[in-house]
Amino acid sequence: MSENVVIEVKNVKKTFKIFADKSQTLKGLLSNIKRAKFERREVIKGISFKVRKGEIIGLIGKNGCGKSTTLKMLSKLLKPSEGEITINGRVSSLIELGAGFHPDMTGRENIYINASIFGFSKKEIDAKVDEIIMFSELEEYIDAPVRTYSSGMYMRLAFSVATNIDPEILLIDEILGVGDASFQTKCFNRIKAMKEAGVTIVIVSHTTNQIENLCNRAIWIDNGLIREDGPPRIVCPHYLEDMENARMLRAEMEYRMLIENCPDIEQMKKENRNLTCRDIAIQYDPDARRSGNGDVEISFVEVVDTESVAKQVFDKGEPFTINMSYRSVNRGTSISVTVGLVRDDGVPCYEVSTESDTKMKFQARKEGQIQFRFLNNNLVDGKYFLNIYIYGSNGVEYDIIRRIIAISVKGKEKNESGVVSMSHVWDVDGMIIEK
Ligand SMILES: Nc1ncnc2c1ncn2[C@@H]1O[C@H](COP(=O)(O)OP(=O)(O)OP(=O)(O)O)[C@@H](O)[C@H]1O
Repeated sequence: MSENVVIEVKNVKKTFKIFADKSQTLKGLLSNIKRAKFERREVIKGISFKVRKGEIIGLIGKNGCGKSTTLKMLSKLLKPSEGEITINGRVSSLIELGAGFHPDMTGRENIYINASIFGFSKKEIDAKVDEIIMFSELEEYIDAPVRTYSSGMYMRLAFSVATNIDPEILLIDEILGVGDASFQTKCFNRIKAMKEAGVTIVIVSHTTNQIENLCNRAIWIDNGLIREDGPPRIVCPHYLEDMENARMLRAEMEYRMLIENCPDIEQMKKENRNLTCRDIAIQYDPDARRSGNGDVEISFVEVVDTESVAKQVFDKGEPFTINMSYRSVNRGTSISVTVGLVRDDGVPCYEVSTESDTKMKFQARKEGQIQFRFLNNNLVDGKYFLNIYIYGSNGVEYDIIRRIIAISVKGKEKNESGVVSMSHVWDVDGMIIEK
């Protein structure tokens, strides 16, 4: 292993035994082991990478892809089934909450035990213990047994010990997600300081922002293999795009199931039932909200493409139409209809009403139809929600429906961010790029 390389993972595989019958009793479990009722599952299928001194690596990937297993093998909590891992340096790890602490001993005693395992003498620990306790903010509880600690307190102590014992390599599993916001900031700053000091760090996190902020390299594990290894600003967007594609596939499937189970609106109208968001939309979002006095109400909503096919996922630039039906208790009620789009994080993207376009209200029939067509769909890739409001004179709210249907926009290339697409031209030293 070259001098600069502190971790070398060579063709590593990990297979777990999965027992078919998850017996709740020890007897059941033992008899299963005896009868060898298990299958082998290869979780890590052959990965290789080298980590150089001072690198901050983020391991990313969807749930169950093998990130924690990889980290546990680096920390020697697990042994690879095949392949080789070489570590050159003192490793401190924050992997399993609880691993490494003795429950019946006090926080202070655990600090001494942990630090001594790491090779510190009593005198050296005496010099560090106050700093460890202060960072953990557990002064009041430090002489109580750690079994009485909450998981947040446990984490504070574990983090404080692991980062105060001068490790050369630090392994962290999702630890920055635990604890309150101010402690998280403290942890984040401590890790940044360790990064400055040249400590090699491997972090597992689902928060790609965290990985982009902290790490100089991201390794994306997918189905037990390394899918991509490179700068976080390149790997993280690829990973997020892959997740978004998977989400859209699921959304399409869920939508098909919804259509199959679509309620019979005509029958419900006859029964004069109070229609919920779910009842009125053939594609509705579970977070949809509805209010208003109901004197005029939407009785049906769908989003369709140019072929009148109801769907939820549209290509970038593909126009879409919103078909709505309404009914009114009284014929001739003055109404104004608003259609709006918000991004999934709540950013308002567009809103327009019949009244803002025509400067007048229109008279509702007892039952009627409204169609709204977006001729230019300039939304950039992302998930959006449809809002529909029916107002009357003096701002009376007849039907206010928020986030009724989710619409995803998907482009072939992910070259833009923001809300709307804007045609543009680059001129770079005479080279013209038109988009
Ligand atoms: N001790 C074990 N015995 C059997 N299967 C295990 C064991 N540990 C992990 N697994 C399985 O290995 C797979 C990978 O688990 P791992 O915890 O490494 O995933 P992960 O990528 O860290 O997931 P998450 O993001 O949900 O934490 C999962 O299917 C998990 O159920």
